Amino acid sequence: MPVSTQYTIQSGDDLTPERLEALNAQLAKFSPQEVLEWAIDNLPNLYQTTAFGLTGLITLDMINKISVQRQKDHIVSLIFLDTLYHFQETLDLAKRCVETYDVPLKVYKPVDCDSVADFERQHGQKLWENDEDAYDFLVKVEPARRAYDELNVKSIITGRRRSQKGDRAAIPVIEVDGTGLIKLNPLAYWDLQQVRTYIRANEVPYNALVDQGYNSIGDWHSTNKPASKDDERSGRWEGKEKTECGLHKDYFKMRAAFMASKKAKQQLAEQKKQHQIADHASPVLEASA
Ligand SMILES: Nc1ncnc2c1ncn2[C@@H]1O[C@H](COP(=O)(O)OS(=O)(=O)O)[C@@H](OP(=O)(O)O)[C@H]1O
Repeated sequence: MPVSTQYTIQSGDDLTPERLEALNAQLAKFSPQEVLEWAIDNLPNLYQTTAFGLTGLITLDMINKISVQRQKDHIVSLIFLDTLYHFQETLDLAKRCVETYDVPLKVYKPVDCDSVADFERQHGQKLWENDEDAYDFLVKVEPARRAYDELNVKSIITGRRRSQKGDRAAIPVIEVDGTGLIKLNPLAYWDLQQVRTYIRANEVPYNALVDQGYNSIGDWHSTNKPASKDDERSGRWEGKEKTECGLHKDYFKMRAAFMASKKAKQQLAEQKKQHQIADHASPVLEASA
């Protein structure tokens, strides 16, 4: 085993900043396969969260190989947050991955929504344009939190890499977020070229949109082909400053912003209602005066 941890990790609380630093110094020297083997043996209640991006597909393939080697069923289950606005190609790929790897997949959708029609009935059309923070909270942040609570998730694997730049430019292999959730980024040090090479060499299934020039694929309304060759995620939220969907931001801040915006919308709706009542009432008052 590549890394021996001198302490038992039962939750993120066991990973103090000092321990995290020491652990990251060790893990940074190991291959993603070795990091994954270590994580499988040492991290509590581990799941892989994936939108079936190229990076996550490699993790899926590597875990499958570890499972076969250990003569076990696929060891780490997947969590997919179905925003309802994914490309059909992504949903097809999810199905193909489950069939290919025989991996358990947990799908979480926005509360009380099974379709875009359900979502738009509750939250209106094009919420991502009208209130992008509320959109991110409803389709990603809240469903993720619900998944972690219901499945008692303590650790997750993500597909983030340093070469994706932005907030990811310095991510470590292992981190603990503000809620105590342990996040493992086994391919933190790989670049897109290494990713593509692995996918090809191992015949890993991938999104049909990749062959059309898409590198990073999220919701259809916020995904384009990369605008810059040097930035693989530059097709996401093109023309906006935004570079993250909220999943990897501070949960408590996201929730507070969502609650504040919800309250403001409720107050506005109440004010409008009061005005309408007043508008209807005045002719009657005038008539009876
Ligand atoms: N919908 C959904 N469901 C589950 N997990 C998800 C989802 N979206 C993002 N992720 C996790 O974040 C990793 C990076 O995704 P992206 O680069 O697409 O960015 S973003 O999170 O959408 O902003 C992504 O890596 P991949 O496994 O390569 O897809 C996941 O670990």
